[in-house]
Amino acid sequence: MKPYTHEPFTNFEDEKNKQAFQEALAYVQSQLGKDYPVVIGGEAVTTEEKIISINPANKEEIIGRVSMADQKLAEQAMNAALTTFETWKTWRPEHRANILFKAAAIMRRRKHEFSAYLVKEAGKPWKEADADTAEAIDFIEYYGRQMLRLKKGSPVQSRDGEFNQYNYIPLGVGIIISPFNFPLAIMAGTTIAAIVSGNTVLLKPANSTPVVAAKFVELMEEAGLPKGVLNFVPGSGAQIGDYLVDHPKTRFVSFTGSREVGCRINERAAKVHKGQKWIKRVIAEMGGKDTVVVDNDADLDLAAASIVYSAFGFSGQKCSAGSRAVIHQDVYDTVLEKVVALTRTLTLGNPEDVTNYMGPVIDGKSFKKIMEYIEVGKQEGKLMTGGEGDDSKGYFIQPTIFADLDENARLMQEEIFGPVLGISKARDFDHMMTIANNTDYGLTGALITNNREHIERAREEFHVGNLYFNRVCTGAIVGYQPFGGFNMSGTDSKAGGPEYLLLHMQAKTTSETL
Ligand SMILES: NC(=O)c1ccc[n+]([C@@H]2O[C@H](COP(=O)([O-])OP(=O)(O)OC[C@H]3O[C@@H](n4cnc5c(N)ncnc54)[C@H](O)[C@@H]3O)[C@@H](O)[C@H]2O)c1
Ligand SMILES: N[C@@H](CCC=O)C(=O)O
Repeated sequence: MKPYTHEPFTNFEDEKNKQAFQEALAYVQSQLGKDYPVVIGGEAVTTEEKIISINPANKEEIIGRVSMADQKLAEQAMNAALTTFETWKTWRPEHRANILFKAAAIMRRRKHEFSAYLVKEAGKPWKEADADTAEAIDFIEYYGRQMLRLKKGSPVQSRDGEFNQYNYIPLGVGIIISPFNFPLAIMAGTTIAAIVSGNTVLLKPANSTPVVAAKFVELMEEAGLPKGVLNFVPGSGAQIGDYLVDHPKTRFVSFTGSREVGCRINERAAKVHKGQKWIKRVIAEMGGKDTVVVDNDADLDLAAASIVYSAFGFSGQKCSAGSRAVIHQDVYDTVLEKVVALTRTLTLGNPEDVTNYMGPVIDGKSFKKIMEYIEVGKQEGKLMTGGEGDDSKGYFIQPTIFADLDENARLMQEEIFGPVLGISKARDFDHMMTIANNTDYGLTGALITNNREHIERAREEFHVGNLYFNRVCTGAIVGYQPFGGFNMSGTDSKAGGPEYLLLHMQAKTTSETL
């Protein structure tokens, strides 16, 4: 077994890679509009009611029609998962991991195809789509190796005449609920982690990106995953989401998404229902309001680039997005000027064209919400660039910057999840740290500085799950920068980290008198 290293990103400057990606886009184009079933116990179930998945860059293009599970099907899927758990949990961990290694190999071979689905269904520019697929491969490879490590349990002491052991066993049936913005990496990562730990799952993908999830479910079957381990239940969050979270046989919920839905799930899962024999576990990774902080001695070009790419990558639709910048008063005007100039060079358009840096936002609801925030911004600060949206063909919003915001302005406090950046001025380093920590969230942050003392102070004082120095605050790599946030950003599960699988298992102590 080769040691884990992360999947390299594709260099699209290379004509060969560019052509291969264009061929993948053409292939996916030829696959559009197909029907995808609910999958229960390995059986495909087609329903009348469908999620119609559309291309957010071209509302007229249908990516696919995905059958929706109702509560009756959700119940059947639960039963299939419960039955299969009895056998799956007895599989040797290395045999479960072998299925993952096979799955990673298949996904690597079909890398551009999966990325092309992400371009079409999520509106991801090529590089963002490629990074999403690379991260999915990383999760699969990394968690497979982590299971090989954890199968031995952890060492404990034994006294004379005693033999003690400490091992990990799976939990049961898990409900995996995933967001639209990393529709492959997070969907696959959260599913695979649960499965390789010996659990069976019901996967409910985001409603705007169910086709790429359906393709992943097909891939897992091809990799040899036994029927009933991964049950695919696309559907309404309110209908089957609540039903499954409340279900007495649900052992754990692994949710990634908004604060609002995450808190709702956490609250509902806490209630013990008739026939329930355990306290449900909840993994909830939620929103962010992440800050790039610029010190007065920083490299100002690096500062501007870090702010711009943290804010506008994938149109700001990352929980890690640097949607606010806090700049020392000594360099505020210079950095602001550089940030605005750089932002004006960003290209916006259909992400199928590799030259576009930014594509659309995900749907009409998001478009409306973001445009409303832009109106709020006009009241709260100074519009420096952008501010326009166009939803005539797809959901396009210009990269938008508001400066001179009060640190408590809504634009500096609330997650917008779009290409809108708020900027505030700080008096000194103390003030910078105060602003950086003044939201309900605590997911990512970056400090751009050349001051060693400030780096060490930020390490202690900047209260976020993922803190970066002299770089963007997005783009955590599996196995290198385990990911998860503090406060209302979630349960700090640290996806892609050495302890992540343990959240899906329970430890058992055995002690034998010799
Ligand atoms: N912290 C992280 O690691 C992380 C990663 C990615 C995205 N996010 C966050 O996700 C959000 C964007 O994603 P989104 O718009 O898909 O989030 P969302 O909360 O709207 O939806 C997430 C999932 O929850 C489902 N859902 C909705 N209502 C439900 C209910 N009542 N019961 C059960 N499930 C329900 C949705 O159908 C979807 O599958 C942002 O807030 C972003 O910051 C966080
Ligand atoms: N893990 C990703 C963010 C996931 C949330 O959207 C990053 O580090 O940028």
